[in-house]
Amino acid sequence: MERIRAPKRITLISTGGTIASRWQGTGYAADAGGDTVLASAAVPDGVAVEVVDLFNVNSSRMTSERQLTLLRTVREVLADPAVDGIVVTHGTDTLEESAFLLDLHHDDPRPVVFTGAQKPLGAADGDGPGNMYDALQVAASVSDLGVLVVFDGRVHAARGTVKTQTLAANAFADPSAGPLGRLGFGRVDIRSAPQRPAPLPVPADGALIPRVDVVMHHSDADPALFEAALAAGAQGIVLVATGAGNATPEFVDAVSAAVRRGVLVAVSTRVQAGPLAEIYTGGGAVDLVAAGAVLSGTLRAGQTRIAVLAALLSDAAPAARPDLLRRLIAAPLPQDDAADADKAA
Ligand SMILES: NC(=O)C[C@H](N)C(=O)O
Repeated sequence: MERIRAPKRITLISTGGTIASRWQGTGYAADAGGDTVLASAAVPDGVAVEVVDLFNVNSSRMTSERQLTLLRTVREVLADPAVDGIVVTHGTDTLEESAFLLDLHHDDPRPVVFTGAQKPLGAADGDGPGNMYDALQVAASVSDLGVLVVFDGRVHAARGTVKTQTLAANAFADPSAGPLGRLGFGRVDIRSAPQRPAPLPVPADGALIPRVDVVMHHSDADPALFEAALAAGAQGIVLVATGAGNATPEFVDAVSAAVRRGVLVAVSTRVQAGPLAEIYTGGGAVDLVAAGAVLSGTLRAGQTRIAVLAALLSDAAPAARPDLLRRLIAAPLPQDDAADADKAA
């Protein structure tokens, strides 16, 4: 006799984005609820979906407050042991930030899978229904991979993934690494597991949200906007440097003064792929690190800002925050690479 398996229970948390967008007369904006978005897609066999309508925003309007609400909602949903996984529908513009914030705090083997769309709800050639189907399938079938981004037939770790296409369907990639896996012909094929630091405790309800700004260097930049961020009350700043993490002696002085005032400073880069590296002096990464800044590894500006925010929201003492930030940024080496590094040493 064939055994009937209980369906996998997946909760869909709907936050808006293009996957929920409709024409507003002048342009598109998120306005459909999660039930409507779900109804636009096929649901994989053996999956039962419950919907939570959390927000309905274009994700360029996402805020830290909303992201923390999303984090707490995920916790509440996972408090039910009968839930097997979560799909979050989210606008693609800031999806990488929300997904990474959740990943830094995620301490559950059950997956949280972010997805969205590049084409609006109901588009004849839309990508939302396929992405939704794939995300539900991944949420129902993987574990111990942390927070994931499923888009255009690929499964990405939240960490390191950025939006790399403004309009094309293959909107996400980690330019410094490949995807974790792929989907196709009804199968989920996971090739590797992400390296993740120990998860952070969820910030207390009502915790004050620190201001964290992003300032970009360019061939004519001076630290005026960096100083303006400090004057606006920034407790953390991400300097988006050139190359492998280089700026000017003037920026080094500004970073040094900020760090002495207790501001957490990280350095990321405008370059698409590759790690930050201490190579150059004369205002380069060597001097920025000596001034107290933390290099962002292979994380780009948006996720570096999230790591700074998470370090500031944690219960770490101010003096311990740079070390914590280094830990959040530097995912441990995959086992094979670590063994190779040992052999080379
Ligand atoms: N493709 C998208 O989802 C873009 C949209 N503007 C957003 O909410 O992020």
